[in-house]
Amino acid sequence: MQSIEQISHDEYQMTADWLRSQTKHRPQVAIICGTGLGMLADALQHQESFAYSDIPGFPVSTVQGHAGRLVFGELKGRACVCMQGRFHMYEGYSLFKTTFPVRVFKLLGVKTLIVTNAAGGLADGLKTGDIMIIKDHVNFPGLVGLNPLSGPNDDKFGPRFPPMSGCYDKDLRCLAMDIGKQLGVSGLMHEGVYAMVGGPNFESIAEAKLLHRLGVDAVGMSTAPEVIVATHCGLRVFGLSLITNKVVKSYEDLDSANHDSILEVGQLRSQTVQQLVTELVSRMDINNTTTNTAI
Ligand SMILES: O=P(O)(O)O[C@@H]1C[C@H](O)[C@@H](CO)O1
Ligand SMILES: Nc1nc2[nH]cnc2c(=O)[nH]1
Repeated sequence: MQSIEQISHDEYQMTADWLRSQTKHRPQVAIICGTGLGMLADALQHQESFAYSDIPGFPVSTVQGHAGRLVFGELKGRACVCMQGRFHMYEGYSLFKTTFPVRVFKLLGVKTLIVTNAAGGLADGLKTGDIMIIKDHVNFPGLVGLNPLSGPNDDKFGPRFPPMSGCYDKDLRCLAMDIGKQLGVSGLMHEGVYAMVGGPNFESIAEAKLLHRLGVDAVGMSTAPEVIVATHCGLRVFGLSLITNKVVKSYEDLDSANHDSILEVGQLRSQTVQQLVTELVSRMDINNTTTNTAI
């Protein structure tokens, strides 16, 4: 079990107040960059950035491919804040710490959270370099009690028992697929189910087979806790996985996953993911809060 060293409302508020005092940007959209996808922040105009180590209360990034900077700016005139680097449970952080920025974003006035990640493809139709719009998730740590909402509920953020059906906004998913067509990349685009496992090791073959049989399309080591916390506090959520590798599911396959090639695939698809996210932000109905319609 994780230790229930919860973060108080005042601590989130203190960080939000500090950021407000340091920047004039008032973001409506927050973007979390997955492994190798930090270039999403490069598209922001009128940038102002802060090293995580300078932000009171923020954890620091320890993983290669996560720069550890919070970047404020605009995408096509829309105010955004972008995490160039996220926090993972396997780094030794509690789930309260890994999701800390999400509640800070809520207090900053953010309405929509965009989460991105690098993931291994399990579904037969997914190839390395494909983009999977997340339709739903399986939060494996949560199924055994590791949940960022454990402990006393903070009613100021949301209810004790929040529903997770429909936590990936349907309108935003449809819009992203339309944008993919218009950008001429619909051949890369899919919708599917993401599963979070604890990591940091990649899957054994037996684990990969199990996940595949359970109906998981892509597997990674993040995202679900951020989405749970965002949904709990009423943020609208959009998520995408860049399929950076095929998960090895056969004892005859001599391939194996490695972090360096995952970073390379991020680099390869950086422009496409950047265009997709920029168009999504510029075309989304900014005042629409979560629709929470089931899939
Ligand atoms: O932060 P994300 O989920 O994109 O990172 C994935 C999972 C591991 O942190 C890393 C493995 O290369 O990529
Ligand atoms: N668990 C897991 N995380 C990943 N992140 C990127 N690729 C993978 C993978 O194959 N497995």
